[in-house]
Order: sequence, then C-alpha cells, then structure tokens
Amino acid sequence: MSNIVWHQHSIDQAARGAQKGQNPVLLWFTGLSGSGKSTLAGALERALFEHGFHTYLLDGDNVRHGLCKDLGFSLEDRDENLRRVGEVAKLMVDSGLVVLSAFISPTREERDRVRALFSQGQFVEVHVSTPLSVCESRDPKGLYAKARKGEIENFTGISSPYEVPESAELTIDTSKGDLGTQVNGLLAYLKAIEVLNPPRQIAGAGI
Ligand SMILES: Nc1ncnc2c1ncn2[C@@H]1O[C@H](COP(=O)(O)OS(=O)(=O)O)[C@@H](OP(=O)(O)O)[C@H]1O
Ligand SMILES: Nc1ncnc2c1ncn2[C@@H]1O[C@H](COP(=O)(O)OP(=O)(O)O)[C@@H](O)[C@H]1O
Repeated sequence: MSNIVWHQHSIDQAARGAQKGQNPVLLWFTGLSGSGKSTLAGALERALFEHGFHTYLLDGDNVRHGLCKDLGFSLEDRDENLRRVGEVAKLMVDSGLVVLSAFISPTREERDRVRALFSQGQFVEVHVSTPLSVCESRDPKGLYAKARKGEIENFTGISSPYEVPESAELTIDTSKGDLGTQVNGLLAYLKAIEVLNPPRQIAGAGI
C-alpha cells in the first residue's frame, strides 16, 4: 500500500450533500434476525424518498446475494461481510446520500470498526432491541425453528452470540408501539441532528 497515494478530487462530500439538500449520514440498524431491521429501515427510506431525499438501503439478505455471496456465518465471515459493507456505505455517504443499512452485525468490535470510518455524528447506530423470544415467535423465514433443530449452525441468538450495543444513538423495540410512530421518531432524530435541512418539511411527521 505504500506506493498508493490518496487522490483528493475537487468535488467533496459536503458539495455532493449540499446539491441534494441534505447532510449525508449512515443509519446502521443492528439487531437479531426478525427484530424488524429491514422493516424499519425500509419504512424510513420510503418516507425519506417520498419527500425527495436521496437515499440507499443496504440490506444483509440482498448484499449476501452479490457482493458477499462468498461468505457464510462464521464470526470471521461476518467480520468480512461487515468490513465490505462498511466500506461500501462509506463510498455512498461520500456521494452525498442518506444511507440506511440492516445487518445483524453481532459484535461491538465490528460495529465500532464501521463507526470509525465516519466523522463524528455521521454514523448513527440504531439498536433494534426486540427480545429474542419475540423474534423467535415471529420466525418469518422459519430459521429459528431450523436452528433449534440443529439444521442451521452458528445462528445468532441460538448458537452464535449477539452483543447488545452499549452506546447506540437510538434503541427501538418493535414489540412495542407501531411502525408509523417508530418511523416518525427516526425522522425527528434526523431533523434534530440536521441531516434533513430546512426548508423541506415532512408532512405528518410533526417536524
Ligand atoms: N446462521 C445465521 N445466523 C443469522 N442469520 C442467518 C444465518 N443463516 C442465514 N441467515 C440469514 O442471513 C441474514 C443475516 O445476514 P447479515 O449479513 O445481516 O448477518 S451478519 O451481520 O453478517 O451477522 C438474516 O436475515 P435477517 O433475518 O433479515 O436478519 C437471516 O435471514
Ligand atoms: N415495527 C414493527 N412493528 C411490528 N412488527 C414488526 C415491525 N417490524 C417488523 N415486524 C415483524 O417482524 C418480522 C421480521 O421483520 P424484519 O424487518 O424482516 O426483521 P429483520 O430484518 O430484523 O430480520 C416482520 O415480518 C414483521 O412481522
């Protein structure tokens, strides 16, 4: 790497964000399988998109069909999965987007490694804290049942660890409240940290 020099181009992240009327950010949703990461991130992205913001949602299931199709669920493979996703998210934030990601991301070290790629305030960790018992009772893909029968190894929460975040910016338990209220709470947070610039107003969200 010593012969490779960073090239600073003339259009930077701030200029790309300003052109889009937003301050770029990464919203990192972490939580157990079935906790509601994809649903929350998807609903938030739709609300932002419909109000003209420029977004992209990186979803674990989808990324594992392409960029990370060579990786499984050992701790080493999850590390590499999240390293790649972190770097891709960084490029997307640099392009001026509001980026949302939905990955289990089970260890603090992995999450903090991604956080370290970003400026202060530009990585927002959202812990989807829905209890394991609720996630298991939802079991939308039948994976918990398979994991309990030993048909899937290294399954998060059953046979592989999940380290609860200690300093997430936001915590949402989707077994309480409703999706609309949760999305409005996220929009209000984005407004408070000035990701969403005035004069654009989000109708119905009270912001
Ligand atoms: N062993 C095991 N453990 C956990 N999850 C498993 C496993 N095998 C397959 N799946 C499915 O893969 C989705 C999680 O992928 P991620 O890329 O988010 O995982 S990780 O962040 O690398 O830990 C996860 O999706 P979500 O349910 O949306 O979280 C599962 O559908
Ligand atoms: N905000 C929510 N409120 C109530 N139920 C939810 C919510 N989000 C998700 N769910 C339920 O949980 C299931 C799993 O959600 P999903 O978003 O696929 O989780 P994850 O991406 O974390 O695996 C959904 O099929 C839905 O039934």
